[in-house]
Amino acid sequence: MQQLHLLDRYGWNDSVARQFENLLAAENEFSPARVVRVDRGECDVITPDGPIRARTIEPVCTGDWVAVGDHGGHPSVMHVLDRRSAIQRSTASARSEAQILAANVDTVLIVTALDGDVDLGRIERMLALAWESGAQPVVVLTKADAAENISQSLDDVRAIAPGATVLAVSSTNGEGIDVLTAMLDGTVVLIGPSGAGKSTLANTLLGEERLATNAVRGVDGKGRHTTVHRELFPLPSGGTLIDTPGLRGIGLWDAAHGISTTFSDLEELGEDCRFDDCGHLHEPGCAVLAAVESGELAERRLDSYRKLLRENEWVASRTDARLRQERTRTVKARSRALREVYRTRK
Ligand SMILES: Nc1nc2c(ncn2[C@@H]2O[C@H](COP(=O)(O)OP(=O)(O)OP(=O)(O)O)[C@@H](O)[C@H]2O)c(=O)[nH]1
Ligand SMILES: [Zn+2]
Repeated sequence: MQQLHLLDRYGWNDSVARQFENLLAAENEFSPARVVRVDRGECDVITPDGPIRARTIEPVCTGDWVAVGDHGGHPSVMHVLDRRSAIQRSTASARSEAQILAANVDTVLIVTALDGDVDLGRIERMLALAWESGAQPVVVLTKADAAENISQSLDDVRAIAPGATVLAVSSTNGEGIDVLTAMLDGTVVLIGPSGAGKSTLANTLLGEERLATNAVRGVDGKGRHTTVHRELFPLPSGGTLIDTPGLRGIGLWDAAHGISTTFSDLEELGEDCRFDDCGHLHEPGCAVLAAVESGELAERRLDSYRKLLRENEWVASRTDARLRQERTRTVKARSRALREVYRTRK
């Protein structure tokens, strides 16, 4: 087996090695690699021998584990390993499609700034997306140095993030950075609105590493002066970090399970509703409405839950329609091809 020291720093571990085992045994010309950046039709991958640029035939995304081989004289991605987890959102385009922001992610840092109003609904949306991905969410409240009332914000956010750690940090004065660093494990991705402080936090967490990475990139002559876009870097404390650009909107994509986990407190209350299929709207004996009435559950949270469920159902219905359409198209094409066969046989 090739030297894998370099890949170690990019998340190589026993479970990845096992996934590659059969593939590499069967195709000894293939090299294992991790995708660190994706462009149109090409991507940057790290191989045991260093970074290379490879052509992509099937779509890949940052964080993917791939096998690279030669295809018509060009290094190319020949195989993409099954994704252990994937951060997906729906695209804004009219065609309903899922966009994968990052693959094989262990921890999602949901970044929100404390220097203004904390938008709880947006955090809930990002939590649903994160839980759905299969990764563990951590809510990171940035700019703690500029916060009005940190402990109040922490309480508010903790109340809406069951199962997730919530902490406040400041890249300016270093507050909370050691606690966050200690929590980072595996592949970490930063998501959050533009201006939340993601890039600043990424630089703080990466420390000298990013400089080192940039130096590597300097060798292939590509300038590295622009903002980083969804790129994977090794973290000095171990693990890797994917920096995502600010997302104007994060549409949910097939996130029923993620919504359930995000609102597990509410769904638990719902178990006491008189009707099993209670919609928590105006049904008699609704335990959720009773909790809102008594002040145990914020009405805002119930509204947010309903809103995300509606959005999710809408996306699902659009997807089904598209899949149905595609299936019809395939069937038609197949029968056309069959007719062609029969005709030429005559
Ligand atoms: N006071 C304070 N300001 C911060 C902190 N972190 C970041 N900022 C400032 O917040 C602004 C936005 O930070 P960025 O790191 O660019 O935010 P971003 O989330 O990466 O934004 P996009 O690149 O647009 O997605 C910059 O002016 C930073 O200097 C912090 O801990 N404290
Ligand atoms: Zn109910």
